[in-house]
Amino acid sequence: MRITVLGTGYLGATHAAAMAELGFEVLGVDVDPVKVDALSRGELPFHEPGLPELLRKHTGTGRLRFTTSYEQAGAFGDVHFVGVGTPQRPGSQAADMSYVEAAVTAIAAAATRDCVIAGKSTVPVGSARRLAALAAEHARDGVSVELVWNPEFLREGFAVADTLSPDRMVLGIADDTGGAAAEAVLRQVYARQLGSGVPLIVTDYETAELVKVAANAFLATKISFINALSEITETAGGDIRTLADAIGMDERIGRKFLNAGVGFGGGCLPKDIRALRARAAELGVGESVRFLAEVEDINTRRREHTVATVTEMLGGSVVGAQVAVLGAAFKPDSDDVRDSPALDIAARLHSIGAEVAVVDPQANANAAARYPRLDYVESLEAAVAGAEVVVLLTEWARFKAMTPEELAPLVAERRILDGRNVLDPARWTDAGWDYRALGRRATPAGVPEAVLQE
Ligand SMILES: NC(=O)C1=CN([C@@H]2O[C@H](COP(=O)(O)OP(=O)(O)OC[C@H]3O[C@@H](n4cnc5c(N)ncnc54)[C@H](O)[C@@H]3O)[C@@H](O)[C@H]2O)C=CC1
Ligand SMILES: O=C(O)[C@H]1O[C@H](OP(=O)(O)OP(=O)(O)OC[C@H]2O[C@@H](n3ccc(=O)[nH]c3=O)[C@H](O)[C@@H]2O)[C@H](O)[C@@H](O)[C@@H]1O
Repeated sequence: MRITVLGTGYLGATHAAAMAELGFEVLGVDVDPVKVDALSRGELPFHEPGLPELLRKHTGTGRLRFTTSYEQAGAFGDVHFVGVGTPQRPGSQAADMSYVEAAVTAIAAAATRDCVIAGKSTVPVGSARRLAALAAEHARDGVSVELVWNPEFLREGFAVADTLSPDRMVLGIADDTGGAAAEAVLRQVYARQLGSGVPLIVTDYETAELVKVAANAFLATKISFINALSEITETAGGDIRTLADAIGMDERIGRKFLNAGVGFGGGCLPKDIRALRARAAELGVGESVRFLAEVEDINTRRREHTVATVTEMLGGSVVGAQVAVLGAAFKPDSDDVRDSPALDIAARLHSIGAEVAVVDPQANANAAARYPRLDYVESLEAAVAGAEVVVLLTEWARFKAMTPEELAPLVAERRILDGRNVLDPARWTDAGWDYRALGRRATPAGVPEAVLQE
């Protein structure tokens, strides 16, 4: 069985390498020749732990190749995975389906052998049924092209492990005999995962599409829930981390995705909740997910509140102040700055007059491409040199490990805002810092928390 992966970004490049690891011959297809050239040389054009090794291994053996040619892909593949982007449509909340439509049309028209198209991109409910008709319309005479929907749940930073050992797999199939045949093909592709006990949920197209966006909407809601509570603990007193630990011990709630801080970002959660709202409105059931507007409002308020807290720490104005921003990626172990809270906060601070030095272990280049006017530096030490306030926004291991003693001789003022609740408040406060965190009441410098609680 030979596999193609259409679109070789974060999702597609990972999927292609993982399929090669499973033993298949794989052809990755992208419209971006620069990306294709890099991948063909075994060079990953983005940061993802563990993926460079897998890419080099399989481009080395020749089992994994890349091309821009749909003609080649159509002659090659028995299964074509679609992993092209579905970004937010400019000027709208809805997903831009033009890349998926182009990929499905092109591969259906190019296929010279019977094949299955397996959609992995995140799409609005109703897309698969439409795309199946589009594929049938463009398929050559005598060539059978079946479409299944097989959403992807990987997280950046854990992409390889999530692809090879997912919590579950979901397969949406057509409600005819073609659907059952395509299911059998996908069961072959995923034989190793299924053999090791990964559950496979086989369902209709609509459920499969909705499982994906529902999962992301739920995760976003969970984050905004704890962040809403953090607005209360900041005012009333209390510690959001302890609160999260305590409610998280209830198995029905669970501790994961209850880390309060500057909120969620990335190429998926924000756009997916907007696209779900847009699709629900199109279907005339916009009310059903109206709460997602609030989920997003809470998320935006965290960014505004972070800027306000920095301003307050600086005595009411950031104009001309040296601010060290630690982190630009939307989360650690990624170089992705799409809708990154860290970068957005850095840009907001700069726009109101702060002198912002940003450091990120992997995302400086992507961040500079987006906001060239910020000052990007290569080390934590360079970022905090002369800083009047240090703002930790992405919880990279290096930033979590830093100590007040290490930073004190470098900064101009001992002020720190822990935007991810990853530092030990007592340690920084005891060392004489003005330590603030999102979701914990401010503790005046030098006064241990324990004293305040008495
Ligand atoms: N990034 C992630 O962690 C995950 C992403 N997804 C979904 O997967 C999809 C892709 O996301 P990313 O990989 O992050 O996007 P990306 O922007 O990194 O990659 C998309 C790739 O598709 C290529 N492309 C565009 N049109 C094409 C065409 N007609 N034929 C071939 N290639 C084409 C682009 O050049 C680009 O390399 C989105 O729907 C996203 O919501 C789902 C789960 C995880
Ligand atoms: O559809 C997608 O693309 C993917 O989106 C998310 O994965 P990802 O965007 O890689 O990152 P997450 O780990 O989910 O984090 C998203 C954002 O939420 C933030 N977050 C996460 C957890 C938490 O407790 N608090 C919190 O603020 C992170 O800092 C980050 O900005 C989902 O977790 C994946 O299952 C999904 O496949």
